[in-house]
Amino acid sequence: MKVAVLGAAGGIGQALSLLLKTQLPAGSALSLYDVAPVVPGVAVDLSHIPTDVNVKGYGKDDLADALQGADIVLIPAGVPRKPGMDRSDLFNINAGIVKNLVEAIADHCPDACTCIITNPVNTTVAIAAETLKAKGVYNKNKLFGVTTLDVIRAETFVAEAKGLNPANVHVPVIGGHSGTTILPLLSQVEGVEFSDEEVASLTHRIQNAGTEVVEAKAGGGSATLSMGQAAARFCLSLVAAMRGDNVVEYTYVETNSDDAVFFSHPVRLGKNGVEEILPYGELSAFEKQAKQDMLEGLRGDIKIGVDFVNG
Ligand SMILES: NC(=O)c1ccc[n+]([C@@H]2O[C@H](COP(=O)([O-])OP(=O)(O)OC[C@H]3O[C@@H](n4cnc5c(N)ncnc54)[C@H](O)[C@@H]3O)[C@@H](O)[C@H]2O)c1
Ligand SMILES: O=C(O)C[C@H](O)C(=O)O
Repeated sequence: MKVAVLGAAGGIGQALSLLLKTQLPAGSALSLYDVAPVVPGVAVDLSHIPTDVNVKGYGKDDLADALQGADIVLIPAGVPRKPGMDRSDLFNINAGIVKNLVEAIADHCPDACTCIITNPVNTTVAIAAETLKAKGVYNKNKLFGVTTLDVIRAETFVAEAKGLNPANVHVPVIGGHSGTTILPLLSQVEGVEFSDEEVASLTHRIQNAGTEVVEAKAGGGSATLSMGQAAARFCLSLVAAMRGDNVVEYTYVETNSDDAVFFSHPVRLGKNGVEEILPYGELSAFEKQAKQDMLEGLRGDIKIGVDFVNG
């Protein structure tokens, strides 16, 4: 199993690469690519950790080598938010970065599972899809927007509010990855009752958790450590599924539903990426309304990505 991280010298990239160095199955290869000159050093640093995962760093001219033979590519390359910005404000810089990196994936490892972390995810996943289509290698079962951070936050906040062990709390989160497009399904959390006020305030906190971190970091970036953990969880689930385990994760994928072309669903992962897109089940009246209210915005975010590639 070869996993490539593009943007590996960044805040997310380094946290994620550390977790993968310590948790990927024995015999795996970890390929770290970044345009920042520190990336070979990050690889050397990680290579001193005694696990049977081979780490190699690749600088800006070595993208082809970094990608050759990759089974999974994780993309956290790009700029993060500062206070006062929306994720969509990152589009001007990050859209081109994602397009270029995905073109290289199409050229060098077209069969890899590509996992997009770079914001705005609602849009960058559509950019990745259109880029792969233009190259004639798009497989909708192998392109994922990583929305796992919304899930782990929801689990943490619900556990905190109800005095539970977060390890035992499971919260579905559907939709997209910004503001109100993030829709936690609190009505489906097993064994827990919420008042209407709790539903409103927990939903709002989960939707604004990214901004909570951006403001707390006061200009120093956005979530990196929790995102590293979230991306590692998603990647390790994909690895386990590719090796035959039965794994379900919530992730932003192309669906055939009426909601939007891309929408986070529970997805059964398998040897070839998406094995089955599962239904997200019954919604409460609050959730139905929240979904209705956000769909137009999500569809608009996706269209911006499609238009970026197709002109
Ligand atoms: N999906 C999510 O839930 C989620 C969560 C947190 C952050 N993010 C997003 O992830 C992205 C990265 O965040 P970060 O905090 O790690 O930022 P960062 O600035 O710490 O790191 C980004 C890295 O990308 C590298 N980079 C830039 N252009 C590149 C290119 N063309 N090829 C390879 N590497 C390149 C930079 O050199 C840097 O090392 C941001 O867009 C952020 O908004 C997404
Ligand atoms: O909020 C951000 O800009 C980063 C990320 O999308 C997050 O949810 O933390």
